[in-house]
Amino acid sequence: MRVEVEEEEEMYPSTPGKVKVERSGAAAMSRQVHRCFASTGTMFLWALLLVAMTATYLSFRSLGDTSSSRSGRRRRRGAHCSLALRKRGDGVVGIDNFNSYYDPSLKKARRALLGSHGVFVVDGDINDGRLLAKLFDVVPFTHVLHLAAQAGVRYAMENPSSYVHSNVAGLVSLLEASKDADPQPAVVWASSSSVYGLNDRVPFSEAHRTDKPASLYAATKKAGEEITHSYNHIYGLSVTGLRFFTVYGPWGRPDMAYFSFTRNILQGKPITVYRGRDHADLARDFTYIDDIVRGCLAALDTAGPSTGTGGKKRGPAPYRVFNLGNTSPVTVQALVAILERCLMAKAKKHVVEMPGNGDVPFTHANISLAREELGYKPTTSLDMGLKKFVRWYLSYYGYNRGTHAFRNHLS
Ligand SMILES: O=C(O)[C@H]1O[C@H](OP(=O)(O)OP(=O)(O)OC[C@H]2O[C@@H](n3ccc(=O)[nH]c3=O)[C@H](O)[C@@H]2O)[C@H](O)[C@@H](O)[C@H]1O
Repeated sequence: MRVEVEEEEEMYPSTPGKVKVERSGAAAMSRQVHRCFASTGTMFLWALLLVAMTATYLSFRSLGDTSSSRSGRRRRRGAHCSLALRKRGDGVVGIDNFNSYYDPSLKKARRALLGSHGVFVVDGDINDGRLLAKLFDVVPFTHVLHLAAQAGVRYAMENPSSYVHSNVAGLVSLLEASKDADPQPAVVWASSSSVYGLNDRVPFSEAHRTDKPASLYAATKKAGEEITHSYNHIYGLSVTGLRFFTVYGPWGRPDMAYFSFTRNILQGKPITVYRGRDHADLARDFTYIDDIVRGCLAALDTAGPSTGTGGKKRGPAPYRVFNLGNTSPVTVQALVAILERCLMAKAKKHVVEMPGNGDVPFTHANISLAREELGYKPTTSLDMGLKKFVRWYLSYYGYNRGTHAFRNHLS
């Protein structure tokens, strides 16, 4: 049986014991988990989205059930990881703290969607070791997909301790629970393109140096790579770190540029567009959620087993790091132009020099390693991905005005 749990971390401080899984609660959860499982329950999707908002999912899957669940129907594009896992028969338990880094109602709406697909999401914190231990007692998770984090590059200057709390302390808490578990799960977790920091060799390759982070966010992700390595080395935990490149799409994070620009353009409010000190446009290797979902599933599927039991290493276990990007950087100005086309509205652009707040001028992924070892192959252009995002946005936020025109325009 393989289990994934997703959790969203809470804002500082942690809340140990906040979620009590008493014996009866544990039994209920066990029943629920097995119900999910019996109905080929799984989730995930939000994994990516929750990366941003600090979420983690552990998923479980019965090894004996894979054939029936793997008939592999990809029903609709834009399906999230959770649905992809569910469709193929994986079972998943999520854990999310629904913090207020951004609108919790969006997080709750995601949970409702997951619930309707048989995915149980625990309201708890990955810093709560007792809760994690109880979860591992109840379900022999085979995999942990850890996407919980305090995300956002620039917010780190406002609330630095939240990054240490979630991305360092929370990660250690989860690794402690994982290494103590029997069986030990394989861990796949969200690192970040930001670890490349001031590296100016392009495209960014896993072989490049990552010792010059430009933000505290990046530094905590880099720390995570070192921390997971030590758990791999000492306890035999199988670890895969995924360096995501500016992930976007439906149900995404309102704090990100593509999302907040969309909101402001629709509301007729100005947007601030950063540019480089030499007046060069900033660029990102924007990567669509569905491509990332495929990368995550491939990472789970190819993760070798952990070798330890009960905190004791029995032999070497795999330690892997992959870039998951799109390999086509696009300037922020071009992103705005695409949104203007999709929304049929002009942005009120306020162009300013990039403040010294942790931002980097560009990102560009070399994905050869992921292509070779995960079969990862992104297929979504920014044009196409933003069209899908805008379609979702208009529908989710109930934009009725001009719906017909939008629908024709975006089809
Ligand atoms: O790959 C990652 O690892 C990270 O990706 C994402 O960071 P970024 O690439 O910085 O995305 P995002 O904020 O959308 O800014 C995009 C562009 O718009 C520019 N930008 C931004 C805001 C603004 O008001 N104006 C502006 O020009 C800005 O200068 C930038 O050039 C995740 O947020 C982060 O959590 C992490 O996952």
